[in-house]
Amino acid sequence: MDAPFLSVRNLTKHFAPTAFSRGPAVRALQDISFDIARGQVVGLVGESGSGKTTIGRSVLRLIEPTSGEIRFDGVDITSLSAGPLARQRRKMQYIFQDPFASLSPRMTIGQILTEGLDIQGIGNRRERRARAEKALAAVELPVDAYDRYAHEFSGGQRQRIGIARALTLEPEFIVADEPVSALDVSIQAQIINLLRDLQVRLGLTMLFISHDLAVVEYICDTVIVLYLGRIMEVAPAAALYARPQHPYTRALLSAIPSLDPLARQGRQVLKGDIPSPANPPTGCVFRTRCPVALDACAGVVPPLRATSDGHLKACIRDDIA
Ligand SMILES: Nc1ncnc2c1ncn2[C@@H]1O[C@H](COP(=O)(O)OP(=O)(O)OP(=O)(O)O)[C@@H](O)[C@H]1O
Repeated sequence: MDAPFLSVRNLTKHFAPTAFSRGPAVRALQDISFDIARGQVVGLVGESGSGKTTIGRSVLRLIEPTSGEIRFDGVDITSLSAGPLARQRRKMQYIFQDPFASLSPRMTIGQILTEGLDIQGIGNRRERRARAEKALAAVELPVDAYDRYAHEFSGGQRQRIGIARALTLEPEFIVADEPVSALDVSIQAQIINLLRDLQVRLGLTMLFISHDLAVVEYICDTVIVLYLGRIMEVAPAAALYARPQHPYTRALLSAIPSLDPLARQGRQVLKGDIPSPANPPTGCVFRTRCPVALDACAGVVPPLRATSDGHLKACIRDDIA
């Protein structure tokens, strides 16, 4: 069997306290392992603070992991020095959440789109422009956008520019970090459809980060559910939605708004807030909010194990499947 295109092993990230944040280190990620096959879209879901962005940034080494290994296309990128890492990064791009904050107001769209090519020393001026114009066409923006500024565009159009910027380097792998959550609901479907089309047409491999399970269901092949820096469940998207195995996944799914009164009646509301990642619960990190926790859940960190129907779940209970 082929090695996975992206392989994350035992990724851990602790943010040390600073002069502004005294106290213990923030344990943003603990022992995260997963694979993505070439051409697959893997979704990362979980509440705010669960560690989604920290995984996305660590995978591209935009932040340094505390420990663990990330292999991309057979190369251990955690141990690369600056030069080889920059070359590897051509193949790996990041689409940011906020199309307002992530585009410089002082640069033309052309400058924004060709900046990465300039830095990487790819092509001459004419070739760089041609690549940028191709990327504009791919995101269905007019070619005259090249000489305009970000403030002349709507939120949805700016996110198209953000996607075009990621495409100019002709990447093979993209981290899309909440790419639609800053947009009006009416625009979200257009951008998701565009990402899906591009993913299929260009054969992209993608890590798709979202707190919105409905969005993830549409675009992802496999979904990873994260809570307080740990993986709770991994399953093919359709199976996760049809038969969630972990109590946290069930709670997340039952929180999706529904017009069906019966579905609303059966809704399972999570108690309390997420504990601080500086002081996570012992054993299973979800146990303090879990509706089916046992005393034993305080004693062990449940390993991620395969269930009879092909999910991976980190829960010691078998009787709730
Ligand atoms: N630079 C940093 N310094 C200290 N703590 C950080 C830093 N970046 C993230 N954290 C903490 O790490 C934890 C995980 O954050 P992260 O942004 O990865 O979560 P998330 O699931 O992406 O949340 P959101 O949906 O709100 O973006 C949070 O408790 C956050 O406060």
